[in-house]
Amino acid sequence: MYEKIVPPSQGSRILFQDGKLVVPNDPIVPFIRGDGTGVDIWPAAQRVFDAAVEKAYGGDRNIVWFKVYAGDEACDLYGTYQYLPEDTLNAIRDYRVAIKGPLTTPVGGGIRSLNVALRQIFELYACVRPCKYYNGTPSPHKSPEKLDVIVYRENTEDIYLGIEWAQGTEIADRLIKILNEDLIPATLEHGKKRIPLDSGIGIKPISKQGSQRLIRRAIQHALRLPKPKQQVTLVHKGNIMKYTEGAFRDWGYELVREEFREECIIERESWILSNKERDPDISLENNARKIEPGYDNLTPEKQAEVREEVKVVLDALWESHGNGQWKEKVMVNDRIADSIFQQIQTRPNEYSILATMNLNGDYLSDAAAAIVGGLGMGPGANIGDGCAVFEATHGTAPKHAGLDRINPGSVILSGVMMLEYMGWDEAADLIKKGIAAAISNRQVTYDLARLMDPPVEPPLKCSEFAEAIVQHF
Ligand SMILES: NC(=O)C1=CN([C@@H]2O[C@H](COP(=O)(O)OP(=O)(O)OC[C@H]3O[C@@H](n4cnc5c(N)ncnc54)[C@H](OP(=O)(O)O)[C@@H]3O)[C@@H](O)[C@H]2O)C=CC1
Ligand SMILES: O=C(O)CCC(=O)C(=O)O
Ligand SMILES: [Mg+2]
Repeated sequence: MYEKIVPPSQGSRILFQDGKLVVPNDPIVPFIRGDGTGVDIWPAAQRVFDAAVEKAYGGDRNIVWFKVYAGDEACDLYGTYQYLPEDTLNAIRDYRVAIKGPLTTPVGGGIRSLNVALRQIFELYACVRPCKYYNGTPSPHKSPEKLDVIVYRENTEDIYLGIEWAQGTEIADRLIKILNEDLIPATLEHGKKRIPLDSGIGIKPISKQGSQRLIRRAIQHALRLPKPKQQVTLVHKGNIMKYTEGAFRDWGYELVREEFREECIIERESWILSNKERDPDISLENNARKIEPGYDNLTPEKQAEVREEVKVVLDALWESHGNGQWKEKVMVNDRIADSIFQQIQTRPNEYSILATMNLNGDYLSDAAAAIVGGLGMGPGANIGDGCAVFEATHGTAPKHAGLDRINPGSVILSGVMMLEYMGWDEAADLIKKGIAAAISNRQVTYDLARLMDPPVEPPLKCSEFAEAIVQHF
């Protein structure tokens, strides 16, 4: 079954039955050490996980680690270009819950991302990246504690599908010719636009099914949050990319109307309802005027459309959501992608779950992590139906590799997410407590040390930070 690795002789498999994870007391969990700083981070993180589980359950539970290979380490064991061996894929398939360090992806050529490949192979369609502040963490931001968001990033499509052709290749040239001479002129709205002949070409597919399964999970998560955080913001650049990013937004709202009607309210609907709550006799026209900026300058047809929208919302929702009932529902709104980068800094406490497409979520999760302390504090999970791979938001940080100095916090917090996913909350809570205490005590690695006032000198090593966390359990 496995070519070069041997599963542990002890331990049991995590199962997935009736849509639920069944976790034994001794689950076998495959791990990938990772390239670059993976050599530093992984042993530090494993030390923390094992100590937390031991302390929380006094030996009644333990994780049985199963080392599997990807990236440079895999090539060393399996041979040249064997970056993601079948053994590794089989182990993740067999054991369902895995954790990994970062893996290198070359820029401009060479192999496609192994990280992305894992997400696509196992349909880990939701990349979940919480950005939450730990007391005492230094931050370039004035009020980092106000940010408490979870980026829910679509993880399998968008430009990450990797359908690209390099400039000057035969297929790129053929495609450009077909587009310029046939498809673009045949589409009236494109007018005289033409693709420059010396272009590389990339394809950005955004599917309805891919968008909705991600947004569905985001809404389900919001329903589990306390009331003030019950909000999902659909992030998109739909003003420019109407049929991909704009469609993501529209499919999100469609999903709300079709599957979560009782539980959710769309922001624009809440305006219509509250207009009537403030003025029970408000006409459709005046309600429409209040929700649509520039209503009076619209064509009569457009004005009629807005009035119709108001009528449809009031007819459908007044009874179930009116008179303030909508305030108890999950609020679903949308924001244009560039503005959300500003909003999480200027109005951080107004946001909760940010549902994004793949590229926007990639950018946004690094930016949000920066507010709460940087990439050393950015955990993540790639979640599908019955399978999950946990990994930090950051990459291999090669210049720090092997120096025992990088912050293992993100992988440790990814492990916290893994323990919570397994239902081992007691161990997860211990780790969170240990991290918070170590940071408040100024026991931190270089990245946080340099931001502290006064700076911590000398900072802790990667392994020492792990030890400090354990001492604070
Ligand atoms: N999921 C994955 O495996 C990912 C892999 N990658 C890959 O990683 C490689 C390197 O990418 P790169 O663009 O340099 O991005 P990285 O995220 O690896 O590192 C960029 C910078 O972020 C800071 N940083 C990263 N990790 C930590 C940490 N644990 N603690 C503290 N600071 C940290 C460091 O800043 P400073 O030096 O200023 O302290 C580092 O130099 C590329 O091949 C890329 O494709 C990238 C992202 C995700
Ligand atoms: O796979 C990679 O190399 C980069 C991926 C990445 O940046 C991310 O998932 O956040
Ligand atoms: Mg990234």
